[in-house]
Amino acid sequence: MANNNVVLLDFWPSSYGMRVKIALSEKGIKYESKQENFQDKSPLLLALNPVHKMIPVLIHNGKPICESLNILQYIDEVWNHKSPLLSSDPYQSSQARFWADYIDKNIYSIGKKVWTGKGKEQEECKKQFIECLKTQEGELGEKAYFGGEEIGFVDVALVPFTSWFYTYETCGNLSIEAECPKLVAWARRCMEKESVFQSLPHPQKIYDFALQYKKTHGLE
Ligand SMILES: N[C@@H](CCC(=O)N[C@@H](CS)C(=O)NCC(=O)O)C(=O)O
Repeated sequence: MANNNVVLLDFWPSSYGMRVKIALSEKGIKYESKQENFQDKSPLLLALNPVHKMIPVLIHNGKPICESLNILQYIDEVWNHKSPLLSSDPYQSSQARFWADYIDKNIYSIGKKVWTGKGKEQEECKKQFIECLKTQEGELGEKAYFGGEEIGFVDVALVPFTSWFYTYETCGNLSIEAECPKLVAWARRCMEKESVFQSLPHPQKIYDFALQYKKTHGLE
């Protein structure tokens, strides 16, 4: 097993940061978490992610790894002794990466417009958002997890966004459970895992953060 000095540059409401915390927890890796302030980013963040200047950044024995999905793959390769996230079968692995990419291209950006948007634009985004979730639900099918019997790459990529479901629902006046009951049941199953439960903030805390964000950004 790799020699470990592991630090995570993070910001607690970030679904991308949560992904990394779940993966580290699944692998049983201890780490130090450092919270960033986006109004005054730390010299460490700026030095280690000079391209995007974003969290999460994983620092493993002094070396930075950026971009959450890239970090998940790195964690899976370095700590391959337990809880594999990606299948060793190239085809299965390519499918998981496809879905994680789908999540990255859709859920965050459309979801943000659901909780910050207004009027017609918000209504349009609500429809698109539910469509995306239904597409995900179709991919889940009758499986317990996207990874099959155990949580895998796609589960870890998607489940952090469920801590924002209450915010999408309350700000967007919609019911995700009514539209996507199987996806919500999957989210509950994931929450029974210690790695997920410990890594996701309480939905009310996310909602309070979102309201404050809207206030400070003039989005009320
Ligand atoms: N594609 C990136 C997205 C990361 C991202 O959007 N991070 C946000 C927090 S959720 C950030 O650091 N924002 C800082 C900023 O916008 O200045 C990943 O997967 O890691």
